[in-house]
Amino acid sequence: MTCAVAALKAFKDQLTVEQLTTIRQVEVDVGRQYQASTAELESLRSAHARERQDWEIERMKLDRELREVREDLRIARDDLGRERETSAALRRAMVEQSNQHLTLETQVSALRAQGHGLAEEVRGREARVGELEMALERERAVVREREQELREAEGLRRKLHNTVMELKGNIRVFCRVRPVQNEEGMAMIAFPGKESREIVLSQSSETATGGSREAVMPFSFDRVFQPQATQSEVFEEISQLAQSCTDGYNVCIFGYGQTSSGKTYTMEGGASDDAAGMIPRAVRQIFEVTQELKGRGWTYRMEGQFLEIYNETINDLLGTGEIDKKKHEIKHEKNGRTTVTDVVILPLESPSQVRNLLMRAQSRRTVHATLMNERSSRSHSVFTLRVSGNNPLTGESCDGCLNLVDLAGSERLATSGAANDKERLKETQAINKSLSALGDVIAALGEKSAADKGHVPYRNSKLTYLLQNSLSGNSKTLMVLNLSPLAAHLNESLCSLRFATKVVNNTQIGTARKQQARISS
Ligand SMILES: Nc1ncnc2c1ncn2[C@@H]1O[C@H](COP(=O)(O)OP(=O)(O)OP(=O)(O)O)[C@@H](O)[C@H]1O
Repeated sequence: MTCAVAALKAFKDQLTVEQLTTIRQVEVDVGRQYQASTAELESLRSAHARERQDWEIERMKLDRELREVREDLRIARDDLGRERETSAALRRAMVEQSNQHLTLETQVSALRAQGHGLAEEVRGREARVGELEMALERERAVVREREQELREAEGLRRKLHNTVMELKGNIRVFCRVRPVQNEEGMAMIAFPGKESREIVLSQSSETATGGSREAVMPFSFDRVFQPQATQSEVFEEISQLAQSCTDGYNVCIFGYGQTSSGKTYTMEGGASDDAAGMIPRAVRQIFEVTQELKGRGWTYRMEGQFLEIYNETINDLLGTGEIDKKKHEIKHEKNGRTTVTDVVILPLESPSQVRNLLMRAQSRRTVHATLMNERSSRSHSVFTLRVSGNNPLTGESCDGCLNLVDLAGSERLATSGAANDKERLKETQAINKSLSALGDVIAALGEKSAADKGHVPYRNSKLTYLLQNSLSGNSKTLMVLNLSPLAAHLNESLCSLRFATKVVNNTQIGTARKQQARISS
């Protein structure tokens, strides 16, 4: 600026007044212009400052906005990131879902195919079931036919069995010789013949002239069992009688013989299965048969009683009352049943119950045996198993009774040593009386033909009166004659053999009549 002013002063010195005036004028104008420009510049400057301030404000605002935008952008980015993640996850899920969908669709189609297959199979099976039902119905008809045939066959079997029994004789006598047990002096006993029906006793005696004479006494029975015969061999012969009982017949099995001849062993037996006697075996068989017949429409009810007859007094071996004190009466009902008042009758559902019953009776007898000297061998015991059955399918019913009687020892008065003992004398007389009454009844029954129903002395003893219905026309009787193998007992054995021969000789207890009734439907 200072240079310009100097230049201008130099230029002024050279110029005319006019020029100077003009110049001054110009200078004023320039000054004015300068001032104007300066003013303008100032105004421009202040405008510029204002603009700059505005701009600064604007910039700061923009900066703030920019920051906000950036923050928004960051948030948006974050959101976007998350959204992206979500979207990726969703996409993955979608992929997974669609994969699953595809799998499910495949499975659905497979299941549908399987379903079709199964429906087809069900139709096939339904058809098969239909065929099987028809076949089953045909089989059922066959079974019904067979069952009917079986029932008819069962009826026929009963008839045939009874015919066989009648042919064998409704009274039979078996003879059984017990083995020796650490005893001395064997009797001479022989068992000739192959049929096991003969027994021969031999006895040597001195003649008046001092020589020796041998008496040979042969006897024959329905069956003779040698000492080695087992319980099961004896029962084999008896089992048919147990069968008759389930067919509705009354059966009596007597064990006869002197004391220690083996009656109790034969009837009750020992503890082991092999040693089991006729009572447990018969009972077991009856249970088995009734069980078997269930399949052919039969139902059975069984009950047992166990009595003792001592000195013509009845005692209940299953009861609890004082022995020999309680009075029991025998009653014969019109339907052929015999009942005894005030005695315990136990319903029997299994052979084991019968075993317990026998043990109960045994223990009651044993208690009294200690008081009364071998009481069991001095009294009769009568085990009665009543079997009542009915068959609603055939309308049949039956009522049979199995009496298993262990008789008192049959020894004679002199042998028993009773002559000097009042009590023993009374016992022995009672035993002899009842045993001979039994022999008389059987003999009387044998003599009576169907047309001549004369008097049978049942009332002569408690035993025969009690067994009246099981000894009369509709019964089957077996006497097992037990013999001791000892020489010392030979005379007693001979007495027993003679008694049994008397019973057996031509005795026939009528024709067994089954106690049967038709159930009216
Ligand atoms: N067949 C046999 N096998 C083996 N032992 C037997 C046989 N028979 C009898 N006994 C035995 O002989 C003995 C006498 O038998 P048991 O007691 O049965 O005779 P019992 O005639 O009943 O006598 P009691 O009249 O005195 O009661 C017993 O020890 C018994 O076990």
